[in-house]
Amino acid sequence: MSSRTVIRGGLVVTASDEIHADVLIEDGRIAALAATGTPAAGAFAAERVVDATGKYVIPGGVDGHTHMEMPFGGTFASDTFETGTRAAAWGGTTTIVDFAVQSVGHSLREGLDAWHAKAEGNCAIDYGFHMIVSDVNQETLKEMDLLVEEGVTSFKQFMAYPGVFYSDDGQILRAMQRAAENGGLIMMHAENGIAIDVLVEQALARGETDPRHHGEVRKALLEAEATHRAIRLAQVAGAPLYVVHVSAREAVAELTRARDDGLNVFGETCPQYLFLSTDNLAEPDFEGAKYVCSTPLRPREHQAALWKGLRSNDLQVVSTDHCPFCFTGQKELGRGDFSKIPNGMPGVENRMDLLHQAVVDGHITRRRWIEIACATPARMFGLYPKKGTIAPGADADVVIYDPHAEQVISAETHHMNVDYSAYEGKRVTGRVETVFSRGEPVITEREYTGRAGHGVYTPRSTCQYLT
Ligand SMILES: NC(=O)NCCC(=O)O
Ligand SMILES: [Zn+2]
Ligand SMILES: [Zn+2]
Repeated sequence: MSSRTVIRGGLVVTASDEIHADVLIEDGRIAALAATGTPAAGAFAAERVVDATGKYVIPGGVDGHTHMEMPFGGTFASDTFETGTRAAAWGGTTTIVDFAVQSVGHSLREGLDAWHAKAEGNCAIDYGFHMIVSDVNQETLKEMDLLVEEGVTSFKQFMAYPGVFYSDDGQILRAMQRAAENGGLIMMHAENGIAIDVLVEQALARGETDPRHHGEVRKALLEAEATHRAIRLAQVAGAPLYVVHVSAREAVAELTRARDDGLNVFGETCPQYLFLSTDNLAEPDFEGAKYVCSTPLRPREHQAALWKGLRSNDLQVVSTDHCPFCFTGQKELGRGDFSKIPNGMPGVENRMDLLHQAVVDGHITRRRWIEIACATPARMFGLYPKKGTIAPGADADVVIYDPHAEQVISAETHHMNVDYSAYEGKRVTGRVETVFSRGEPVITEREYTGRAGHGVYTPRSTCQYLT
């Protein structure tokens, strides 16, 4: 039996259009759109009618960078796939692409199977996987081809974290050459980890142990240097490159130059770099640990370059890099030694709202909001137009968003499994009201109506953003 929903009277906002339209959903897909008040819209018949008058009707967010249950620094990110995807839905995100991890000495297959086991049957929204490649060897390189064929079409490498996830330039070049052949996209954590480790050792020897020193040793120049090196290695390999969590204006400049030269080089930034700064890392009583992530938060002056990059399309995507660790018992592992603070911050629930606030503040337009948070991540990671837009045939991943509601972000009210909010007390205008995932209401007028196991694994095609 078919199930139909019609969403009436809202302003449908996609990356390309804004139109007052009624949206017909049938069997989990968008069936049709018609301008509100026209006979075509009036003819839409459905069992469920949702009034969106005065609201935006937007595609569900696509968060291309999350780490549920990720092992790091002797502990695990505190959101499971169940809690993290539920929180994502509360925040208007209907697809995540999480990072499966290859451990050194193990195959990509073992890592990917382990992540499937964590996620399957537990997710409230749909999910896909990137693969973290920690051990480049002949077997791994062959496995990359197989993964691309089965829908894991992007691979993260680290120029940071020697001894853990780190790859040297030769390993990076080999993986890039393979990606150039098999259509995979290399995602790069671009920081010079070898140089950073020297600075960490020297800082600790001087007795500089507080969280703010995390930001001081992970220098913007070492992000820019690594970004430059990754770009040139990708150019030599003839492979596209996606640089994750860009925070330094000098790194944006490297991406801009490469793109001006016509290279298929892309950049992602995250809300924490747009809204927070080294002032947060310097908060007293070890509170700065809440903001320890890598790349690190930068002095406030860097934010203008990030906003400009987002407007000029030198940066294409805003993801969260959601990797939460509780302050109590997890961040505290680094008291007396900032290098032992697990790296990562919560945010999967906050991204759509913070970026809407950026619309309110005049940093970006409404359509650009949808482009950087929904449409482009879907294209970048081979999910478009199933995800990332509202168009006939697309999955009915739809958010009814109230652009006038006021809210104060707080750990008291958020749904992420973490004991603090990085944005505690921040007032934002706009709030998610109702969320559909493949036509099923996951959030209904701010009540959770979803279920663990509704979300399914979503294989991806190769990058659809290449020029
Ligand atoms: N970003 C961060 O600090 N933690 C998550 C792992 C990564 O993305 O490098
Ligand atoms: Zn990273
Ligand atoms: Zn990450």
